[in-house]
Amino acid sequence: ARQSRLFSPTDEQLIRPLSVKQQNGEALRPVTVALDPDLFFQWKNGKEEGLTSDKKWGQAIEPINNNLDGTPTGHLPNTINRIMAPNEYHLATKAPLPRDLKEMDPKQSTTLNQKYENIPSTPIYDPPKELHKTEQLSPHVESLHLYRQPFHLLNHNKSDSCHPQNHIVFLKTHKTASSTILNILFRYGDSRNLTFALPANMYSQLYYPNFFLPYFVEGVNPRRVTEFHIMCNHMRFKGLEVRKVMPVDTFYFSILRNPLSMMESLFTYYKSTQAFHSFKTLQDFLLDGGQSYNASFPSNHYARNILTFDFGLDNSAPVNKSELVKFSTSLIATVESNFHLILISEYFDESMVLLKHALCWTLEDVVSFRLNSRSEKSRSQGSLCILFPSLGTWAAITVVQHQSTRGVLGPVHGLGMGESPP
Ligand SMILES: Nc1ncnc2c1ncn2[C@@H]1O[C@H](COP(=O)(O)OS(=O)(=O)O)[C@@H](OP(=O)(O)O)[C@H]1O
Repeated sequence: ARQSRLFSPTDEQLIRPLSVKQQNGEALRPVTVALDPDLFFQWKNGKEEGLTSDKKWGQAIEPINNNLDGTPTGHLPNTINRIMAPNEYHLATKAPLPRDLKEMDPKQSTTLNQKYENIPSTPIYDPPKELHKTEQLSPHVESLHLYRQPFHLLNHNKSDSCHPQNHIVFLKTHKTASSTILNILFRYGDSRNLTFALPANMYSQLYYPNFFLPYFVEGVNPRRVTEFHIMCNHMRFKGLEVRKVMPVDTFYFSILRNPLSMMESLFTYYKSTQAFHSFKTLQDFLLDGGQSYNASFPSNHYARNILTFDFGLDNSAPVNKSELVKFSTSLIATVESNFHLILISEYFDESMVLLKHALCWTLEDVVSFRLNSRSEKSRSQGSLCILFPSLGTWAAITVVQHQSTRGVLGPVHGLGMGESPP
């Protein structure tokens, strides 16, 4: 499926919300992004509008129309109000408790929670009038205003200058060039003495594959408010919980990769997992069609729809096409309402340009070396494309997730860079 490009926005237009005039279609014309013969998204005025066959957006997994966890989404002073009710501890039974929390007297933290309940809350963020117009483009955007600030308000002020964004969550997905980005973030934060929300007990990951919880972060403590700047280690994303730790003006971004090359990378790296170990090649694994797959084995989630899993959604494949359409619609809505920017690793350089603009950083800040690369001999010699149909059956959600994001990066062509993402 080819993408039809009817407009070429500038990079300014890519990273700022459209003006009311543009939203009315006066400056930009709609673009149709053809994804899959069966899935067409309307790309209008810089925003995806949903499936043309079914204009309704699916419900996001989280109750995003409410005030989420029932607590105010104010800036740091309120964070203390929202961190770790003692009854949340049992939720992550699989992860060993960080030391501090094991030692915490539950009675004491209950008292603390009662105490914090009396702290006056900051009003929920009130979107400026102009943005209400944007909400008409896709209904779920409305809920977005409840808990994260629109992109342009993060670092652009009225005089059109910008200041560097220092509150950042990077959802580190697997085998997507995420270590290269991690390195960029570490270097940026380190040189500016920023505080990282690192995994407790010197773990390398935020207790992945458990769903993220605030106490997975070193230094999170209901008795003390820490201003975290950057969270970027592997986690299974749960927006509701991440937002308890990070300031309200945090910029959320992540990265995806072509599902086939990502699958080959996963297959090589996680060869010892039960799902992969009896197969000699990725082709053998995909042709098996999941007959020998058992989701209950530890680490087998790496073998199926890992991107969907990392974003905190259900990675088991929907059984039929209409379920897939419903699920993918809801998946895209969830990703879009939690993240300001999704990058694509095949377009790494272009992605870095977008990131640089979005964060108001310098070019030097986003310069990197390629990290975590496989040896040439572990790469398939021929084209992987012949495996696409079997991958589409096995990991349909990831394929849809990646295809839909091609639409997001589609306007990069307006910057005069590169060809259509593979
Ligand atoms: N700059 C850039 N552009 C494109 N691709 C890149 C880049 N940097 C790293 N890579 C490739 O990303 C793969 C490693 O991904 P991760 O670092 O996310 O892996 S991990 O999950 O943290 O282990 C790994 O892919 P494979 O080599 O196919 O395994 C890297 O080669």
